[in-house]
Formats: sequence, structure tokens, C-alpha cells
Amino acid sequence: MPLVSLKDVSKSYPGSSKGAPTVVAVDRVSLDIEAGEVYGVIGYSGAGKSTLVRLVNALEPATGGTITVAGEEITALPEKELRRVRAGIGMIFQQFNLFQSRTALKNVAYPLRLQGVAKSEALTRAREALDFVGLADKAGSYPEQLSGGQKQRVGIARALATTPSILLADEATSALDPETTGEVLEVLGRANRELGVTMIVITHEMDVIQSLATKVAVMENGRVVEAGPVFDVFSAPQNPASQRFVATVVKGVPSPAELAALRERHVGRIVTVSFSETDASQATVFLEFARAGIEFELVYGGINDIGGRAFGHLTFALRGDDAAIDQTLAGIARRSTVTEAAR
Ligand SMILES: Nc1ncnc2c1ncn2[C@@H]1O[C@H](COP(=O)(O)OP(=O)(O)OP(=O)(O)O)[C@@H](O)[C@H]1O
Repeated sequence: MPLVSLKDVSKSYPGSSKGAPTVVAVDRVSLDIEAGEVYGVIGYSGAGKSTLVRLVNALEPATGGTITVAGEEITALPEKELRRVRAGIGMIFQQFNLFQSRTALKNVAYPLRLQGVAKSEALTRAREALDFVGLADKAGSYPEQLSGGQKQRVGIARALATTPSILLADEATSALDPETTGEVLEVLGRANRELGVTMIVITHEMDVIQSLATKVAVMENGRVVEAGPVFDVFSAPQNPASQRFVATVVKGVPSPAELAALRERHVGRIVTVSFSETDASQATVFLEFARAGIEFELVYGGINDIGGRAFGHLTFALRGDDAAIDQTLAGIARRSTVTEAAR
């Protein structure tokens, strides 16, 4: 049984002014998240990602559908019961949301105190959580004395202190530089592996998905347009909306502006071949061009690695007999995806 299950879940908000149309932030979303998984949720700004997470957290009621957490249908529970459900769900935020006037230790102990844990025990558990995130020596520091990555690690310690089974992360690394992001991702990965915490991670950063997530859902206009194992969705997105989004985050796909520039700079046909590990090797493509007497130049490209599995996109400028190019591309297209830029 999935740990979190959404069935046809919707959330709409009334329009901002009288007569304004209703905003459908989440639109009939169905999604199952198994215990122990790290589920990434991606999509453009306004797609409904944060709203979806607030529904799982029961911070807001859904306007349609059912949400089940650990076998309990939370969409049917009264507010009093929801507090208990929320206690099993930790949350971390882009802006950390720490109390500036409290030390790291007191920040981490705070949710435990709210749950009625006695002060000395709360402080002991907070120390353990700070130790887990590698900040035992910063217990007495105030947030302003900490770096962004350290603040987020305090945020993670605070979320983990109450031993939640689920952790929700909303753009947890978006305010951090790449190196600090690495620190935070390491801690989150360890929390998943060592503590078995199931995670739902909202992000627009490829690195986060690549290093943490096992599955990913792509949202657009409130809908989940595609969901599945990270490698599948990133190497061969099926839905046009996810293709658009994925192209902006993976390496090697030229943007429309880059394609226009390539077209300016190179004569010949501009063709992108997208490989994944199951396809024939890239070398075969080079050989096939050569064998057909096609003049080729590699003009753009990149290889991505997800969990040790590679996929990539190589863009060529091709010159030669059009019929020979067509025939060769048709052969390549049987194994890999071939996209030709409009001439
Ligand atoms: N409390 C609210 N009242 C009215 N509209 C809302 C509310 N919260 C969200 N929305 C609207 O719902 C839609 C989805 O918003 P949401 O914040 O969930 O998207 P998102 O994918 O998380 O975007 P971002 O990455 O920018 O945070 C947007 O159109 C937003 O304006």
C-alpha cells in the first residue's frame, strides 16, 4: 500500500476580486508515493506544486478527491485529528523559516516542545538531530551567525527532530549556491537512507532530482502531466509539456534561441539525436554518417547521468545528399530520437 495516495485531488481558490474566475491550483491529481521513496515534483512556476504539498500536509483542505496518508484518509478527518497526522510530516522551506531570536538548538527543539515533550528530553533530541545534520558544534549559534546551507541543515534537523515518516521539501535548496546545495542534498539523502524518511521534494533544479529522487512527477496548470522513474521521465519524456520542461533542465538540448544561432552559424541541416543507454552507442551514429558520405559537425551537446545511467543529446550540422541524409536519419530514428530543426 502506498504511504501517500492522492486520488483525483483538486484545489481551487476563489478569484482574487469579485467576478474574477476561480483559480484551479491543483486539478484532479492522482499519485501514489511508496514508503522510502523520494518523489520529485517539478514544473514551471504556478504549476501547483506548492499547493499540492500543502494538501498532503493538510495545511489546507482539498476541494475535491481523497488523500490517504499511512492508510488514513486525511481528507475525511476533522481538524483535531489532523494535528496528529501533521505531527508525522516534517517540512522544510526555501527561506528556512527559523526563529532569528533563538539558537539553533532551541529552533530544533521548538516543534518537540509544541508536541508537549519535556524540556530536557526535547533538548537531548534536538542535539541528536543537530548531530545528524553535522551541526553539533553550532547548537548555541543564532541563525544570523550561520551560512545559508547551515541554516537549511538546522531546518532539516528541526523537521527530523519529531521523527516524521514523511518530509516535504519546498524548493529547499533554491536559495543556496551549488556547493551548499550539495551539503543539503547529502543530508537529505542520508535521512532517506538511514532513517527511512519518505520525501516529496519540490524543485526546479535538475541537480536535486538527479541526486535525490527515485520518481518524479511533472506538473503543468495544476495537472500531473507525466510521472514515473526519474531516468525514464528525463531521458524520454512522453508528454509535450514535460518535454518542454525537461529540455530546460537537462544538458544538451538547444533552446529555440540557441537553435536559431546554430542555424546562423552553420550551413546544412541541423539535427539533434537523443540517446539513452539502451540505444546503440553514439559512435555508431558517427560511423553511419561517415559511411553514407555525409559531412557532419558536432555543434551542440551534453550527456546527463542519473544514478549511473547515461542519456544525452547531440546536435549535428549535416551536409550532403539529402536522400542519403534522410535514409541515414531514418535508420538512426529506429533506435534513438531524431529531431530536425526547421530549415
Ligand atoms: N492562497 C491562494 N489563493 C489564491 N490563489 C492561489 C493561492 N495559492 C496558490 N494560488 C494559485 O494557484 C496556482 C498554483 O500555485 P502554486 O504556488 O501551487 O504553484 P507552484 O508550482 O508551487 O509555483 P512556484 O514554483 O512559483 O511556487 C497559481 O496560479 C497561484 O496563483
